[in-house]
Amino acid sequence: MLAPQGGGPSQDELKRVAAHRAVELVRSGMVLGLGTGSTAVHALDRIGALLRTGHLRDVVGIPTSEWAAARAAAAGIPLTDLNAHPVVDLSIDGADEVDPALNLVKGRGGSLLREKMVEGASRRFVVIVDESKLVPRLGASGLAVPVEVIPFGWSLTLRRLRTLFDGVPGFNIKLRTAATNAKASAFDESESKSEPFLTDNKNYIVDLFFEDGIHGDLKLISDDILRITGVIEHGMFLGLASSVIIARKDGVVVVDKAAKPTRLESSSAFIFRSYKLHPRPFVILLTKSQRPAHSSHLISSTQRSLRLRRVKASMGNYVSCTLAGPPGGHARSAKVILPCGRVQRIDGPANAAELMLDAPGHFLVDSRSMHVGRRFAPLSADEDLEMGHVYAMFPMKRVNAVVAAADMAALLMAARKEVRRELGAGARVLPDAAHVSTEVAEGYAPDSEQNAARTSLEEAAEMREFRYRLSMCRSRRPTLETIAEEPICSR
Ligand SMILES: O=C(CO)[C@H](O)[C@H](O)COP(=O)(O)O
Repeated sequence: MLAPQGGGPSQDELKRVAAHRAVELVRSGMVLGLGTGSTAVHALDRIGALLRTGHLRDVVGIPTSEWAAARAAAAGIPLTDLNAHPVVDLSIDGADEVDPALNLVKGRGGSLLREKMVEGASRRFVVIVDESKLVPRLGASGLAVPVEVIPFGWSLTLRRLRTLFDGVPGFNIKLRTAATNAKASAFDESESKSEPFLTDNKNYIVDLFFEDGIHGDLKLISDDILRITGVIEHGMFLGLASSVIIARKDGVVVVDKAAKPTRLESSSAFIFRSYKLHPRPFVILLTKSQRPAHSSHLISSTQRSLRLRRVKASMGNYVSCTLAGPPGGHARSAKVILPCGRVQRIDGPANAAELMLDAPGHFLVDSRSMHVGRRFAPLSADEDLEMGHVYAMFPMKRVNAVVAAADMAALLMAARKEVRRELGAGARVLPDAAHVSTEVAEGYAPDSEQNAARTSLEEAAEMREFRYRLSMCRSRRPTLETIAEEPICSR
């Protein structure tokens, strides 16, 4: 293994490193999706070389563009198509942007439609990028998010797309010319022309530009774009990537979509003392050292005044109070309740993106913002964690969901478990999370109309999921291959 020398590897070297790492996943006999671009070309060349030396046999490739077809043929890779092979074993391709949830923007080279077809038909889609492609949210690089449209009536389609993003600050939209395509993609060497750029499918590309990236629910935005007659496809690849191989100057990082955050350190010790944590008198941490009389008085009066629904509605604060540390104290860390229920302490400055990269497919929320019956308020990727706050991670599929009582119970259980871990069995957190969660699982009187729609069955399922996550957390067996790091080496 060789460390990078001098100024470190060039961007093209990083692309090659990522590509070669991806090609290690290719096996003889596979049907491959062959990507397009200045990164993917390294994979094509490498596959060709391995075929020539006999290290790989019987591989066939489906090119994602005419350009890829030509480059693959030159590299000696036998070609086929989706009609002959509707299921692809492995696709390897570059991307223009990768967000913390492994959503992509592709198509600055103009091949997004075929890319999406081939990569969408793949059992595994491995994305290869250098670190410059990582963004906190799609569109945030300020470069184009492309939409392929039919040439007929293209200006009407463009107007409709413009209307869709009306009022979005800094939004811009342009028909792509051949000249801009050549400029935007490192691999398009065609001469500059002012005519519209024509895709391999003889369509046009309309480019969307977002000054601050795309805010909001990407799935809904995708649906809105695709509903416009005249739009064929767009370059947001949502949930399609299985893994992303990122070549950084200090090494290669492989992020798996289904990864559990195994790289996160386990939480370090928290010091808790007895104090009243909140103006309302029913969340109290009691240590062994507290006087029993005092404790029992507090507990009984607390329990008498405890009304479960109110607790559920504001339990985010309690979770926060339980883990955050003494009120008025100088908070030096933030805490994050991980998807497995463990609590991680963050001692220095960090933003949501850094944590989300470690737990792909999850979003981060400040526990204080959580109220049963209200929607989650996810942190945007570039938002900084505030010291003293307690955050929780939830799977991306819940990003538009309403916070359920089971979510609160799960967080409180995690918080309670952490406290007990630190202080031993003498520490108690009220309300008792186990008690709350049992009621939740057995059926919970809804606080709001939205919540009314949720069945107790769903809530019970959530509790089961959480228990499962906890049990996974307890398991010492690694469940997934996830983030592997190694120094850059020349292969
Ligand atoms: O989507 C693509 C082409 O349509 C490319 O994968 C994307 O533009 C990345 O290209 P490069 O590897 O040259 O940066």
